Amino acid sequence: MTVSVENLSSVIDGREILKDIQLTARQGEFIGLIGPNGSGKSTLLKHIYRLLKPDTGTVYLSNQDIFALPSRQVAQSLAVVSQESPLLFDFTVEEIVAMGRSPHKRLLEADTKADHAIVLQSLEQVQMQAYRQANYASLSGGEKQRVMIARALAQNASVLVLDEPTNHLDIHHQLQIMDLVKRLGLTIIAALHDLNIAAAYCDRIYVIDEGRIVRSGQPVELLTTALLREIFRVETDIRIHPITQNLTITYLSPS
Ligand SMILES: Nc1ncnc2c1ncn2[C@@H]1O[C@H](COP(=O)(O)OP(=O)(O)OP(=O)(O)O)[C@@H](O)[C@H]1O
Repeated sequence: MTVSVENLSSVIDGREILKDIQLTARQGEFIGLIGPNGSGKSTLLKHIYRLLKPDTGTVYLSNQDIFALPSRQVAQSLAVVSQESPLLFDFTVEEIVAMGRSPHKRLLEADTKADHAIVLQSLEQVQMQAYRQANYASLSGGEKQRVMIARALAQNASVLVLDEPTNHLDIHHQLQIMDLVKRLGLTIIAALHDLNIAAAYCDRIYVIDEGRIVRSGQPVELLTTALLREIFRVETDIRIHPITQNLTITYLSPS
């Protein structure tokens, strides 16, 4: 499923937060969104998952205006792991992941065996099956994050929108979750702060600065010392790692 954003602008409290955004994520593409704090990454993702309505411009899901689609259809197609921590105090881990099944069910329809199997498999994929009876509120930040990823997986959507999916995660789980979502082959749009992770996993990256998309391209051509100096104000050494063959960024100093 393709996602595209055309001529999108967004004004919040009289301030233009996003200006004339153009972005396309083709079927199965892993798209990264990088940029400094406050540049507009989360706001753009909120437009893409229909939490915010654009002032001008349109978000298309398979060429259909996302606001013209029934919300249930959007939920069947697009899953989100966001920064907003949901207030889910009185639920077990399993109940929360089962919420991912609701777009595929009728109102008050009970969970089937198939739903249950999908929930368990989703928990196994994020290595949280041992916690399935635990209270969500009692989990650590990283465990909560993995449960939210499991909920998104259980939703079985073809588009995954991820807002900093690896913050809170230890290095093992950062790599494990990124490997997992990459392997699924879904259309993914992810805001990422870790540029080495972005370089390793993204097919294409969009750079956002002060609400505008200022560059886009494949990691190898896009991520240069000049770009990182201009956008992030850091000096870097960038080379292809001899073992991973990934572009690898070493930070030298703030510039
Ligand atoms: N609801 C809101 N009301 C007022 N200002 C907002 C609101 N939401 C976002 N903003 C402002 O819009 C700008 C972009 O915020 P956004 O959260 O999209 O940035 P970001 O790139 O995701 O930042 P970070 O890397 O820090 O997570 C910021 O200056 C922020 O203060």
